[in-house]
Amino acid sequence: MRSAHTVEQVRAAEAELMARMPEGALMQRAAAGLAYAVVEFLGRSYGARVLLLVGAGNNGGDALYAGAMLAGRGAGVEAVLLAPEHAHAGGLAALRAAGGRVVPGPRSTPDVVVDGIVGIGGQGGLRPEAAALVAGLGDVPVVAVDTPSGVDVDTGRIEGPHVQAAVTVTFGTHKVAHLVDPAARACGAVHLVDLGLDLPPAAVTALQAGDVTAMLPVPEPTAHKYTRGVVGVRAGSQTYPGAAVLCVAGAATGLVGMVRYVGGADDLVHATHPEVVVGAGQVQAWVVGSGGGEGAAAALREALADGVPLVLDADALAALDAPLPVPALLTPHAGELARMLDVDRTEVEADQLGHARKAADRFGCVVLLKGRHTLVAHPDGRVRATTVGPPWLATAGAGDVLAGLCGSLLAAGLDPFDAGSVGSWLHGAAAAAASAGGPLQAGDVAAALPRVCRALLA
Ligand SMILES: NC(=O)C1=CN([C@@H]2O[C@H](COP(=O)(O)OP(=O)(O)OC[C@H]3O[C@@H](n4cnc5c(N)ncnc54)[C@H](OP(=O)(O)O)[C@@H]3O)[C@@H](O)[C@H]2O)[C@@H](O)CC1
Ligand SMILES: [K+]
Repeated sequence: MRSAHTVEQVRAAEAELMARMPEGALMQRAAAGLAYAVVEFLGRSYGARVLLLVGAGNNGGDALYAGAMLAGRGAGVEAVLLAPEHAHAGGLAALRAAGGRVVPGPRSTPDVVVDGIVGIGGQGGLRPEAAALVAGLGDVPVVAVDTPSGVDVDTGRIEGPHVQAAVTVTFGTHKVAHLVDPAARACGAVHLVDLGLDLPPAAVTALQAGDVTAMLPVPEPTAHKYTRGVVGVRAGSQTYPGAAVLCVAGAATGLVGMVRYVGGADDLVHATHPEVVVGAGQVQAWVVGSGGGEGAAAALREALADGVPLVLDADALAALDAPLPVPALLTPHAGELARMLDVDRTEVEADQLGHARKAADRFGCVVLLKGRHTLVAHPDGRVRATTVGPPWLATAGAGDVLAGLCGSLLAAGLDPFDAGSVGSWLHGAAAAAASAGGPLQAGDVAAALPRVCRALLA
């Protein structure tokens, strides 16, 4: 599990550890990890031209000490101080002693920029002087210290100019901004340097392959199809029959014993998935709404009558009348969530964590907000982010496959929070496998799911 803590949690854990360590030891650890990551990024240190952007706090201190270490390994290191009178004194002395120099501004194009403008002490977007400096550096790759400067660390929001990093080197634990978009997009690849912090439960987590493997429903030796669970799909319509096929494809990957289908695309579903039973009957979970058109409200009523857990997708979200009497997973994209909360889509995209949490609280259901980093928010405040999945996954029908897959996990006995986060992870991993760096279609994602599960269980 990858854990992302809040600034307050990090500061408390750091204070507790610092009280037991020699002064400055944590910063030395952080700086050593940072210097190592810069060398790894460049593939060398000797002769490399490194420019440090140094702010007023300890984030700048990390950059200065790392710069000293790089200068000691033969790099040419220059530092621009954004607040010369407040730059970290120890770090500055170390840089100078190692042969690094303070310069008024960039004099030539460096090989890499180290962004030590601001870390967990930041407020709002970059200030004008810092913003102009960063803009002036154009396409030079940036290694960000702890967080890309200018992003909101606890919410993942971006409210002004900010650094776009190729790599972010963070310390002690991940922060929310490393997992939640749009800030996560500004981080590039994230490296964690362990500081040995003793941390409480995290605000946001991200499942890793081992977590997903442990939660995969695996049949008992004595299992038969009904003990493994039956998932029902009420999706598709005359207008969108393909959604039924894709939703069924996501459900029929072998993670449950049986799939039922009820809707307006019987013949097509039967022709493409002969193993699926067409017609109502007993199920352990229903998936409702993908491509459901105007029939989605009726489909939701009928599914609710069975009293089993539900996945609500697409048109069923518009028909949702909260609170629901059964456990449920809602799977909106940003536009659908915006309609559910009566806000603009751009507001949801700018504050994905805030809106996912708000919806989970308001509707009393687990809410899966689809995006580059999908978020799964529980009404109790827990959030899981999915960080796997290529951009090629942004394709028509992929959401139908996801809804079906999550429904099959619900029917197999996972609760909505686990079903949403495991389903989203498997969906992203299957897309990565199907894509292999190239384009894909939604059906390819469903087809790759058994392969991904097999690799996890091997
Ligand atoms: N604690 C530890 O043990 C360890 C901490 N570590 C490191 O310390 C970092 C936290 O350091 P920190 O607390 O000094 O805050 P920091 O992020 O440097 O920023 C504060 C300064 O930034 C300024 N500023 C604010 N907003 C701004 C903006 N938008 N644009 C521009 N400037 C802005 C603000 O200036 P002021 O408002 O005072 O003018 C303030 O003075 C942490 O991220 C990690 O890197 C590691 O070494 C591991 C051990
Ligand atoms: K930074």
